[in-house]
Amino acid sequence: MTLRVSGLSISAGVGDRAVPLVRDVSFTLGPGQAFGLVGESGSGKSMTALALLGLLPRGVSVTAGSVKLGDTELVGRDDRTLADLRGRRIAMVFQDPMACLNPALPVGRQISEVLTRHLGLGRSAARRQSVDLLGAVGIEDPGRRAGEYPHTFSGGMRQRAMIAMAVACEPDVLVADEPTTALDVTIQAQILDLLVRMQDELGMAMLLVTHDLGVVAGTCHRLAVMYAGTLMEEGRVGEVFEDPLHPYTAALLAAAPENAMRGRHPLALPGTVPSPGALPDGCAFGPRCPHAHQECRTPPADRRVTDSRRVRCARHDALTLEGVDR
Ligand SMILES: Nc1ncnc2c1ncn2[C@@H]1O[C@H](COP(=O)(O)OP(=O)(O)OP(=O)(O)O)[C@@H](O)[C@H]1O
Repeated sequence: MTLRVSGLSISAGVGDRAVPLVRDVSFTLGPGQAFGLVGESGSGKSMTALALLGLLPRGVSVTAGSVKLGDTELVGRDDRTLADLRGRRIAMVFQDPMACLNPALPVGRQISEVLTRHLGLGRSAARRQSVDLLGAVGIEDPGRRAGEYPHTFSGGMRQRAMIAMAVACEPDVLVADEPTTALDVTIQAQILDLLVRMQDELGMAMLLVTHDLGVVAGTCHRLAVMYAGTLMEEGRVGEVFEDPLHPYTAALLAAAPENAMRGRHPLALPGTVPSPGALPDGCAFGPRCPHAHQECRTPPADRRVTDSRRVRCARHDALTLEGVDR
């Protein structure tokens, strides 16, 4: 099942006071594909991810565009329809597992409830399947652990339990928002391996939201780079890493910790990410861009460069930017 996001815009507040958080975001996510959404904190990644599930915070809403899962439009659907689709056709893994796990219920019960609600399984079948799922995500002694409460699980195990709950109904799309940011490095790698294995085994599409390009390099087929609420560049992971087309992508690659370790100097970017209510005229990256020119004072169009690549930079043809080996 393909997920198509077209021209998605999201604002906080309404009317004259509305502040745009996400502007004209489009991408397509095919079955079995892992897509990384990368950018600095505050760039609008989480808002984009939450909008896909109809989970935007109060006061924040989709103002334009469409999110289609197969033939089903998700934007503008009522809460009940969205609640039915969530978990069954599109599911989410958060940075903090306690955002989904109920501290007052045994972990296995919580997974059983998802199976009963969406798949109509009876109690004992749901219980058996929840134990199988906990085993499949690498929880040892799953029969016993299913009866235990979330606080008895370590951080990594909670993340595994949340993944078990998210994939319980074999959704078409899994959205993972910074799923490993709060974990130790070794556990991070294990959880990423698990996500990739689950995605592959179940043939799900996965949207992986992260500020960490290293995470994308090891897990994703394609990526989009987000800055100040818009997508600046999109393409296959290998081609974007080796030959970035947008100066912001090149700056992120140069600043990645792996490069610092290899002795490369992170590109010093003057200034900070503009806040959504105070975007500069023209290209949002213009004030920080070492290559900015006269033409960058008008907003750049989203240009398709090849079948697999897009970029939002008026000067991309004139620039030769340095990439990194993946
Ligand atoms: N409930 C809210 N109401 C209004 N604005 C919000 C709300 N939540 C977040 N924002 C703003 O929306 C913008 C985008 O935030 P978002 O969380 O999507 O960014 P992000 O790229 O996911 O960053 P992070 O990794 O820090 O979560 C930020 O400027 C943020 O301050």
